[in-house]
Amino acid sequence: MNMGLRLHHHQLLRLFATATSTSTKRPLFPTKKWRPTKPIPTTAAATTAASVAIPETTHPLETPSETEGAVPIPFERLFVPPGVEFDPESQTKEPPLRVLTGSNIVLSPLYARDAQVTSAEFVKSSKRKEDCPTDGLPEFALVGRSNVGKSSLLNSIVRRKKLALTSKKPGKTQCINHFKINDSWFLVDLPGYGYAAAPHEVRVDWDGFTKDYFLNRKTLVSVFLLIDASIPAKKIDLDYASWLGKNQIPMTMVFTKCDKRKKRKNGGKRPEENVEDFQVLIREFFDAAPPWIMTSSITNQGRDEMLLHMAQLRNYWLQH
Ligand SMILES: Nc1nc2c(ncn2[C@@H]2O[C@H](COP(=O)(O)OP(=O)(O)OP(=O)(O)O)[C@@H](O)[C@H]2O)c(=O)[nH]1
Ligand SMILES: [Mg+2]
Repeated sequence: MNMGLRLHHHQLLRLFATATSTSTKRPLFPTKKWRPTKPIPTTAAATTAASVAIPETTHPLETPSETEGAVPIPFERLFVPPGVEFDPESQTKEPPLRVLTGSNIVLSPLYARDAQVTSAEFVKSSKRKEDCPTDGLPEFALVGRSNVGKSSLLNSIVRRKKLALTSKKPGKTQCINHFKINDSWFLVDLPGYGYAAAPHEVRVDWDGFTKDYFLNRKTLVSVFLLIDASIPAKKIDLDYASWLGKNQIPMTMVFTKCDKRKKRKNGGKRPEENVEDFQVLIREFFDAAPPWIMTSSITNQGRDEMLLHMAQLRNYWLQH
């Protein structure tokens, strides 16, 4: 569908408004393409060690060094959170909207409250979807290849070194692990896919389970598909992105290991280039650009941005 190119801004906005005013829980993200053309700048989330502050909406903030030289993202590739009205026309006078640093995610103060973590506890390991907690709290699931850094990212987000167990050897996480945050929402650590050493039956089983979980878990707000940004795209990650896109399962692409910047060691490309390549490769699977974000569990890059992103999705989800 290429109609966006031929539409005027007010028509595009109407399209977008239709796509976001859905009363069902799914899809949470807009599914229509819209294509205005003016770029807006990416800016930093203003954060401190103790809290996650919502960046000011009237002054552009400094861009931190890790994204220096980053090019502005065109409108059509931005992720505008559900429930947010976004008028490209107003962008010409001043930049009232902010894009979270190292991502394509538009930040709206409307839903981005309660982003800081005040408590985090392990709740339960489950082997099947039926065994998962049933208290109806919103959840985000971390999925990705074995060793991509799911458990490490979870620890980074909650500022605890060993809440989720990590390992240099792939295949560390074997169950669905629910972690309750602030007594009000869950982060879910899943076993990795694509672990070649796992026995065939285990891999087939895993596939069946996760697909059932993704398709039928009512409280799942978004899948976080973790992708290693230090290496070129892998087919299995593209297959996952494609499957999630086809099934309209809300997905955020979380690029990990963005601290690894040695070109020669990492297939000749910087994390930013691998991120851009991945976007190009998955474009055909989605009507609208899915959200993406760059992270590192070593430098904690992207931690506060992840928390703001989750807050605005969660608060919207809770109200609809
Ligand atoms: N440089 C760097 N290394 C990382 C990062 N995140 C994770 N790692 C390393 O990658 C390895 C795997 O991390 P885990 O968090 O256990 O990965 P996982 O995706 O949970 O793996 P499974 O549970 O086996 O599926 C560990 O050696 C981590 O230290 C990161 O952001 N940067
Ligand atoms: Mg793990």
